Amino acid sequence: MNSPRSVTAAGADGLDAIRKSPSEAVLGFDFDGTLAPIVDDPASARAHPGAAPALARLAPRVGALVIVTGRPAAVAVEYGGFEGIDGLVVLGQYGLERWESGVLTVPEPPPGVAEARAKLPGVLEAAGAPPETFIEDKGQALAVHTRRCAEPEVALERLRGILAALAERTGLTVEPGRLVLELRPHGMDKGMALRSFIADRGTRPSAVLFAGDDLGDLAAFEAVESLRAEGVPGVLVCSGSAEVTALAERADLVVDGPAGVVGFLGTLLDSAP
Ligand SMILES: O=P(O)(O)OC[C@H]1O[C@H](O[C@H]2O[C@H](CO)[C@@H](O)[C@H](O)[C@H]2O)[C@H](O)[C@@H](O)[C@@H]1O
Repeated sequence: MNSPRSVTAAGADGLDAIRKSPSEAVLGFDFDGTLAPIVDDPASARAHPGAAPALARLAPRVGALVIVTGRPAAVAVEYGGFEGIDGLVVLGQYGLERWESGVLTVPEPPPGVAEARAKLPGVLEAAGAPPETFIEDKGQALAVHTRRCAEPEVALERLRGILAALAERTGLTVEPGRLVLELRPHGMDKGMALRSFIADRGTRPSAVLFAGDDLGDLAAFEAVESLRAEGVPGVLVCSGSAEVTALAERADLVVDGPAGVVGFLGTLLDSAP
């Protein structure tokens, strides 16, 4: 893993731009694996104890702080301890839901979610999924977790085809992640969520940063890369893990998991005016 001080030239430009003009910068973060350490039970996940204080210190100094997560927005707010952070926006379910200043906007899920919910237990049984396979019902989406199985990767691979077929039958899409396959609605991803969040602000940011750890964060990385191509300095931060390497290959800097992200946030504006 890179040391936190090993930064690409583009990333160094992005960091300079954030420090020169923090009040116009947009900083985006994933939740699980980036701000919250990975644990076996999704309901037990909580943000690193330094995450909310670090975000609260940054919030009044930057243009915007946004969490873009696969979690329902309200769950990320609760598990993150983000309730009192003024100005923080949480885009949940890959951008379908929005939480801001205590106000939550949640759309109706498409009918395919109810159909998949009804069929999923039978599909898992027919596939011979180990009993430790766990369904997390997120309202807009259903996540099938294998982390608690004796051979989690093997269990996940065995389910890939059958869940893809169920997604097709129910008009949903499969979102792969860390020992999880989610059945969720089409038409939104973290890149689209980040781009439309920035567009809705109505001003061109001085710089954009996104920090993530998992495959679902690649779309947000692509959004930052496309903003860079349009002349907006950008920083891609990978919360490194042995489970996923695809982000480290694309990132400007790699830090050591959520503790590394929190440490990085603590020094991000050190030399800012
Ligand atoms: O976009 P994120 O904030 O990273 O959310 C992605 C999914 O994260 C959660 O699952 C992951 O974290 C769990 C708790 O540490 C872990 O047990 C699981 O193996 C990971 O895949 C969450 O449960 C999902 O709903 C999120 O979509």
